[in-house]
Amino acid sequence: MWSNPRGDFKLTLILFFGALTAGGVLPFAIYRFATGQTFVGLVDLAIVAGVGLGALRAWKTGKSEGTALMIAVIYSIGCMLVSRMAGLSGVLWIYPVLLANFLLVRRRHAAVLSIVVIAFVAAFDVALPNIPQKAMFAVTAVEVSLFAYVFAWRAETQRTQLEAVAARDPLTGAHNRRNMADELKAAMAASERDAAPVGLLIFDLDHFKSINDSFGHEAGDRVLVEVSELVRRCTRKQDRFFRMGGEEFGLLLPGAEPAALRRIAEKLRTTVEQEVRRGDRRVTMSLGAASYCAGESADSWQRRADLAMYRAKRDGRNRTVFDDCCEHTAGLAGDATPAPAFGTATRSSQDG
Ligand SMILES: Nc1nc2c(ncn2[C@@H]2O[C@H](COP(=O)(O)OP(=O)(O)OP(=O)(O)O)[C@@H](O)[C@H]2O)c(=O)[nH]1
Repeated sequence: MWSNPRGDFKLTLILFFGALTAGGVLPFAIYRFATGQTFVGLVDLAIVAGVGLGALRAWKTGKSEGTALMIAVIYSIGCMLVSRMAGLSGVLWIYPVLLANFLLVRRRHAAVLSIVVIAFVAAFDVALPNIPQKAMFAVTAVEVSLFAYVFAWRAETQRTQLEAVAARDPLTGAHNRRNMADELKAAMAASERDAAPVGLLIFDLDHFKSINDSFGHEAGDRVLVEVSELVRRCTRKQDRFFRMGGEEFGLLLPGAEPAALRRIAEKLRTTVEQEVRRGDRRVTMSLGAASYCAGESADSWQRRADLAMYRAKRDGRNRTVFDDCCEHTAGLAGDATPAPAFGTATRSSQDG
């Protein structure tokens, strides 16, 4: 019930409210016409038509946020008019509308709509002729709005927390692989827009299996955590750190031109080598570095960094290999052609 083929929960809600409004308000419109309350009947019909057309628009265009706001405004205006014209039976519609608004739109928009609706009905409604009745209505309607506000706030907080948990690796706190493709694409778009460089490092701890085998899995976990803390210490806020799986990590560095990328890679390599130990063994890692070349695909960029890292492993580990094969890869955007073979265009460095 709570999903649709596009996976847009707001769209599902809009369709649900479209059906609910047709089923719940249309019979009242017919009743109003049958009992001679033509104007109220027309308002009811306008609400059904407005919400129905909104649902259709959201379905066709996918613009669910704007449509949800439009529907909340239609509901709010509609219930103010109906309460004004239909007396107490109209006032009863205010309560479901207050709740619906908090489901449909952002909390602050729904709160503003609640204030307008409650103030309008309490101030002008003929169905509430004396002050105690107006006060009773205002207090109960404000309470309903407050409860709805708290529920909406809790749902939003939980969603944000879930999204944060889903995007992170629980052991190291690094972003997880799922997040990486989106981040690479955003970084590529920003790089092309601002004509600014962006670099990618992929690195893998050396002989990590033997750390696990010699010191145990928990010690291995602590090494992963220590390395992650060092990486965070050595990088800037805008850099993005990913755990790609096992003992393999990625680091996206916006603004880092090739020389800086080299420097950062070497700084990370030497810092880990100097500061992370198990027993009398130094922990080392092999790094592949690649600057983004305008026009290439995310796959091609990542593959260059990956292959550079494997080259670093093959060449003896504890080193950085920098891939600067831009001229070969720029023409391969989006295709699956293998990355160029490493030759003179690929350099390796090892300080330690
Ligand atoms: N402690 C710990 N070990 C892990 C984790 N994820 C993967 N591993 C281990 O990491 C080891 C990786 O071994 P290999 O792929 O052979 O790599 P390596 O020993 O680092 O060798 P090279 O990469 O070739 O230098 C395996 O033993 C995995 O079980 C984890 O989250 N915690």
